[in-house]
Amino acid sequence: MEGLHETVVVLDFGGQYNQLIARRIRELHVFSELLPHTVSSDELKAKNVKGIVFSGGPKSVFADGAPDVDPAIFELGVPILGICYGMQLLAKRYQAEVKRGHVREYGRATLEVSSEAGVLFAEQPSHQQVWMSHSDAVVQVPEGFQVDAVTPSGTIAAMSKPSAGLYAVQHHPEVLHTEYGSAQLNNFLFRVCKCKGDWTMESLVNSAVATIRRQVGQERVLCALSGGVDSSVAAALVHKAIGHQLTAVFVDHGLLRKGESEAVMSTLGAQLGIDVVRVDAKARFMDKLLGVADPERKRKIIGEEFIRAFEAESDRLGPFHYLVQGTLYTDIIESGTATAATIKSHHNVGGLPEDMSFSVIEPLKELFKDEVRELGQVLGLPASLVWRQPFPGPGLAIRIIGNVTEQRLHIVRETDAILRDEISKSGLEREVWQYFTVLPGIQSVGVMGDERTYAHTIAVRAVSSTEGMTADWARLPYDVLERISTRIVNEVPEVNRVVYDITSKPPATIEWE
Ligand SMILES: Nc1ncnc2c1ncn2[C@@H]1O[C@H](COP(=O)(O)OP(=O)(O)OP(=O)(O)O)[C@@H](O)[C@H]1O
Ligand SMILES: O=c1[nH]c(=O)c2[nH+]cn([C@@H]3O[C@H](COP(=O)(O)O)[C@@H](O)[C@H]3O)c2[nH]1
Ligand SMILES: NC(=O)CC[C@H](N)C(=O)O
Ligand SMILES: [Mg+2]
Repeated sequence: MEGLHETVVVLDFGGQYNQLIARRIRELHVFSELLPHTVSSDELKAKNVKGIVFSGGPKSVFADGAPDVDPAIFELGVPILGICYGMQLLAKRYQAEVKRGHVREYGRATLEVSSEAGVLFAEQPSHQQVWMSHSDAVVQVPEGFQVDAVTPSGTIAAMSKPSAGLYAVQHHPEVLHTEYGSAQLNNFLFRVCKCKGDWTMESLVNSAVATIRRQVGQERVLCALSGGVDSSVAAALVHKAIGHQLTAVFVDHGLLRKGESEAVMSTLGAQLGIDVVRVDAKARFMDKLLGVADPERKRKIIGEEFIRAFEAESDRLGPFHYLVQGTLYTDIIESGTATAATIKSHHNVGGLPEDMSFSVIEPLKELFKDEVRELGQVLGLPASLVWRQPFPGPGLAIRIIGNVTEQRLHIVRETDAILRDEISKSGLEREVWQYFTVLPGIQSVGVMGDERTYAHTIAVRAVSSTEGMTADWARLPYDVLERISTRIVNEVPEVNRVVYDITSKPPATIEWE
């Protein structure tokens, strides 16, 4: 991939939204990737690097062991944009003072842009809303730098030294709440780094195909195919690269939705132009999950059983040297990295067993869901596949709080089918990002046909989102909610109460486990 396109690298100091910086840059048609802050200047020289961004991060620049960069990076003659921690690091490097601020700023702030400000703020209003998240601040700019913006609290919010190609902002241009964030990145890319903007989804397809061909050679490859968006796009991409060397395997682990296994087998192969092998692994998954209530244990067991099922297929139909998965960046960051906390172990990342024989190919691992959908469209996949709502690999097991049993699976499966049917009938499928039912495992008292009942509660979860990193609960119309509730209670005898989950992410997550 490197060398072919102009690249702007983002050096990672551990902030939550760092991959978003790379993503916003790609949106502006410049290839961008997130690299560890420890990358050497020689490694960067091997790429066609037009600009470098220093990201945000949780540490203080003056703390012991605060992450830093290879000093030779400053000698590359490539423009640098420091964001938050990145700005503080630039200040420290040029001997300016950074202090734990008397004013901390979290959330919305107003930027007062100086009339002398550099090109980062070109063609933008002098007062603009930005998103801040910092405790430390640059109290005096280094020699030769100018102050480009302040906030009403007197914080130095942006500085630059145009003659040296150095720019820095204390706020986060990568988040959508920063009104002119994209304009600032745009100015950095095109006015400072002089990029041409040669990055498109089509070029991503071409470079991914070339990389996969180079990596795989003549070996045979197994693709873990779920019928979902990500693995379908990954399969289409790999198939384009290596054709018949690819075998797609769909695992029916007994944790799928009503009718899903049949639907995948009858339509997916034709939609993708690939033969799909189905593995019936219900017994082995249920056996391993017996009596397991802890969400992380469930996830790890499921992650391992997937691999065992693929290994069995490799013995039967292979051998396969490589395993393709439709892993997204979200799966990786939530599973925890050297700098980010583990929120939940996604089965395909944090749930993988250590003793695995395959080498993994994950062509989408730097992308977010909406980018993958765009890629799917470019690859010509049908809209019904590209716009399918996400369904997690661990399936209904993480929508049953506590032990997974056949009877509990039956309840979530039936209630989920009713919910999907009603969302479809009301024409909301494309508007609501994801929707499902959860069995919290609590029972409550009801009265039905003048009889007392003591039965299960079902929680309905429906969210709006773009990439699953953040989400809001969907404002479903009351009449739709009413139909969902009535049908669930009338048609699923084990349930006598339906509640609606009205929490966003954060603080909750989309799934309950
Ligand atoms: N039932 C399954 N059979 C085979 N592979 C699976 C199955 N479920 C998940 N996987 C693998 O795990 C990966 C991650 O699952 P995930 O649900 O995030 O992606 P997806 O199913 O491809 O897309 P979507 O998010 O739209 O459901 C998949 O891309 C696929 O490689
Ligand atoms: O393949 C997957 N394996 C997993 O282990 C997993 N956990 C969550 N998800 C899906 O990821 C998105 C974000 O979910 P959360 O807000 O619950 O973390 C949502 O779309 C979830 O459905 C998973 N997908
Ligand atoms: N978001 C950030 O990069 C924060 C930088 C630094 N840890 C501070 O609190 O100021
Ligand atoms: Mg899925």
